[in-house]
Parts: sequence; C-alpha cells; structure tokens
Amino acid sequence: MSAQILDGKATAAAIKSDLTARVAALKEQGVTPGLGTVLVGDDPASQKYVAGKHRDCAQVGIASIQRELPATATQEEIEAVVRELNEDPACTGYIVQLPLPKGIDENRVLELMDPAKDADGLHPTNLGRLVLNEPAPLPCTPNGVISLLRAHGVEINGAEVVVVGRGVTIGRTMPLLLTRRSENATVTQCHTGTQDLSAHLRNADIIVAAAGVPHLIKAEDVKPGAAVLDVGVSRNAEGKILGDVDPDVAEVAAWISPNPGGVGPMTRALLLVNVVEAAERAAAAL
Ligand SMILES: Nc1nc(=O)c2c([nH]1)NC[C@@H]1CN(c3ccc(C(=O)N[C@@H](CCC(=O)O)C(=O)O)cc3)C=[N+]21
Repeated sequence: MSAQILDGKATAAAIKSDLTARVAALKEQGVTPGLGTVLVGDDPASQKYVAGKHRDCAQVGIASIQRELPATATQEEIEAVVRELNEDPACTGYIVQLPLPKGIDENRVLELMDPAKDADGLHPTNLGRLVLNEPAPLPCTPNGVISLLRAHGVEINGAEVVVVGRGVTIGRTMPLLLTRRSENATVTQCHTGTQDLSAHLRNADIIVAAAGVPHLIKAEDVKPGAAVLDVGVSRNAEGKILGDVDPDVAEVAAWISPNPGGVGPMTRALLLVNVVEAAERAAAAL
C-alpha cells in the first residue's frame, strides 16, 4: 500500500483561483490589495521563499511591495521600514521574513507592526486574539495544514493529533487552531524534551512534523492509516530539501504531504488569504 498524496500544489492553486475573483471584485470597489515583504540579509532560501510569495501575488492580482535590507542592517533601520509600511496605504498587509539576522530583536520588530496589516498572524495582538477565540489573521502554516487536510477529506473532528516541534510559526500555534471547536481535535505537543516520542506518534491519527530534524518520523512509529504532514525543511549539502518524514512512511500512512509540494505552497496561499481578507475588511469600512 502506498499513501495518498496531500497535494499542496493543487490545493493552493484552487485557493488562488478563488482569490483571483475576490481581488478583481475589490479592485472594482477601488481597493487594490498590496503585500509587502521585508527581507533582511542574503540567505538564499529566504530569498527564494520571498520570490515565491511575489510570484503568487502576480498570479492573483495582488500588488507587490518589496523591501530589502543588507545583513548588516541595524534594529533601527529595520524598524524604520516597518513604520513606513504601517503608514503606506498601498500596503494592505505585509510580512517580515524570519529569521532576522543575529543580534536583531525579532519580537520587538513584530510588535511594531500594525496588527491590522499583519499577514502572518504572528503579531502578539493577533496571537492573543487567537487564544481568546476572537477573529484574527491566522498563522499561515498551521492554517495551511488544516486547509490541506480538509481539501482531502481527512477527518479532524475527534482525531488524535501529535504536533512535533515548538517553534512559533507552527509548533506553538498549530495546537491553538486544532483545538478550536470548529476543528475539535485532541492534540499532544511533542518537542525535544519529550521522553518517548515514538509512544505518542504510534497513537496519532494525524502527525504534524515540524521539528526540522531530517527523517525524524520513521515508518515503525506511524499508525497504519494515519495522515502525516511533513512541515520540516532541512537541506543536504546539495541544497535538496529533506523533510522530517522518512520516505518509508508512505508505505504505512494513508495520507502523506510531499515536501516540497505539500505544506510550503499552502503556507503561501494562506498568506494571500490573509492579505485579501484584510483588504476586504478595509473595503467594507470605506
Ligand atoms: N515571517 C515569515 N513568515 C513565513 O511564512 C516564513 C518565514 N517568515 N520564514 C521562513 C518560513 C518558511 N516558509 C516557507 C514558505 C513556502 C515554502 C515553499 O513554498 N516551498 C516549496 C519549495 C521551495 C523550494 O524548493 O525551496 C514547496 O514546499 O513546494 C517553504 C517555506 C515560510 N516561512
């Protein structure tokens, strides 16, 4: 048996096609959504991700606003760009690409963003709203994981989900989304301090692997019929992506997200959703 593919590329394409119509409607009302990106430094992976985001924007008709700073940029210089985007009416949503160079206080930068323009859903106000069950832009990667499962009819309601990892962009936010009444999953969060990861994994109907440890999840740890989402991105010496999920898992799982081609494109699609929704709110307030 071989697992069915949770096709992030195709699902993201369907989301983008829906957004294209909504962007066209916004433009008729005189509102053009614009996504800003702040990229600091010259990490090739970050450059590639940001380029992908602007390619997506072009596809759906969202304007692109790109700000690039050298790796030597100071805290004050980065914060000046954030203030500028907060004030720029053409920028309806933006992201600060993480990680920022060593020595920069990331949280201070994030906190300075206008929460109404936070396309990543990572501003403290928006994370707080998520905890309080108030409407807020949702973190893109966890939201992409849920959309990907729903698009393929994987049952989330009542599922035992194991999230591996405790980073802010996925690990710590994924359980918040999964335990909403609308998802209704039971979540176990595992991390480097977990004593017996295998014991937790074997019990999981859905595994969200976001540890950043190549091939951490092995076939013998996966319950037959489980859905396994590979969120981890490591690279080998040749720059090839190595996910958190061992390829043998495909023989045991019922569903598997490829990497690349799984959660990555979904993250980008849900970013655009946040931008369009923010622009729709702005248009409704006109
Ligand atoms: N403020 C902020 N927001 C983010 O959302 C954010 C971030 N910082 N920092 C880094 C991570 C990583 N991330 C990815 C997005 C898309 C792909 C993606 O589309 N990947 C393609 C392949 C790309 C390739 O081949 O390298 C795929 O999976 O098919 C990957 C990774 C967003 N992140």
